[in-house]
Amino acid sequence: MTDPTPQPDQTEAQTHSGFVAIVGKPNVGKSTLLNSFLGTKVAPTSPRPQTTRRDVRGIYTTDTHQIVFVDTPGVHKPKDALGKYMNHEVQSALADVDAIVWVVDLRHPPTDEDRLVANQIRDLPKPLFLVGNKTDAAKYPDEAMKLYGALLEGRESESSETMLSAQNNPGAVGTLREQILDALPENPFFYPRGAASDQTREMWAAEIIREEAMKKLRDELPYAVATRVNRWTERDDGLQRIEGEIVVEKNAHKGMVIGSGGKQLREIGQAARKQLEVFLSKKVYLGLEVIVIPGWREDEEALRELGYE
Ligand SMILES: Nc1nc2c(ncn2[C@@H]2O[C@H](COP(=O)(O)OP(=O)(O)OP(=O)(O)O)[C@@H](O)[C@H]2O)c(=O)[nH]1
Repeated sequence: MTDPTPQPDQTEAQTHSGFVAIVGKPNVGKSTLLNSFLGTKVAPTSPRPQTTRRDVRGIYTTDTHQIVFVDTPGVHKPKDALGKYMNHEVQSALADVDAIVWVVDLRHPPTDEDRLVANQIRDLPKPLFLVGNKTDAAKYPDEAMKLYGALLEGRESESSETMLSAQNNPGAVGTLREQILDALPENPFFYPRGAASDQTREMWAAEIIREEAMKKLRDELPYAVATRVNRWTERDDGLQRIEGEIVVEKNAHKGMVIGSGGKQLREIGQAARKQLEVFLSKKVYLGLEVIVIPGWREDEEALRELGYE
């Protein structure tokens, strides 16, 4: 016969924990939503499409639940080695997760890219949260939401729909986060309670530098820019000395990034430094260099070297 008295370890609250992928075509607001879920800046956001090339994880922990967010790159048709890498990342992210958040942009009806995403996730037997984003800027959000919902027709597993603005709807984002917490399986926590992200600080800083570079460069360079941080030291007085590189494909691009008299590079550096200082709450010295790696997007070895392994 078993002893009916609960053992000390049986009285402890059971924890729920799991991996959640945030998927969707480029520029729909995945990074913005992730940041809003976490209430902190972990993933880079920028008005340029395809700024998220790396899996960025953000971790949200309550007393009993932990969500490990996997922020996947935009699903799109591969054009080159980097494109293939991105789609591969999406596939492997989906195979391992416990739930999926599919973000769509309600300002527009679905495109082929949205159909591509829907096809990849429709039959996956795990909870799916369809999030219609940018309600603040959408003219016909309800109609758009219906069209997106229809792309999941025939799906047999659980799914739910939410319409919100990732940018300025903390209440709705919080409610959605609760629903995701409820969908997590019983598991021990994957990360310590205090952990916010498993990016290294160098990767995080490099993404901030890239975000600022993309903002400044606008239409001049579509996405042939990578960044990395090679050195990070802390002086006794607390100053963070960070040395980074902006990697471009061609000599001609180098000049464009640097700008006349170095003006553009200075501006990129200043904007990135300000962001870093705000998030670190420390003084930052940021040294930036522009280097050329010809055709790095097509070069598997260069991609690995730049951290896209
Ligand atoms: N109006 C409006 N704009 C938003 C909202 N959420 C995100 N955006 C904007 O949409 C753009 C893209 O947002 P991101 O969060 O970088 O999008 P993403 O899906 O992560 O983009 P990729 O990294 O390219 O895949 C940015 O300019 C955001 O400011 C929203 O709720 N309303």
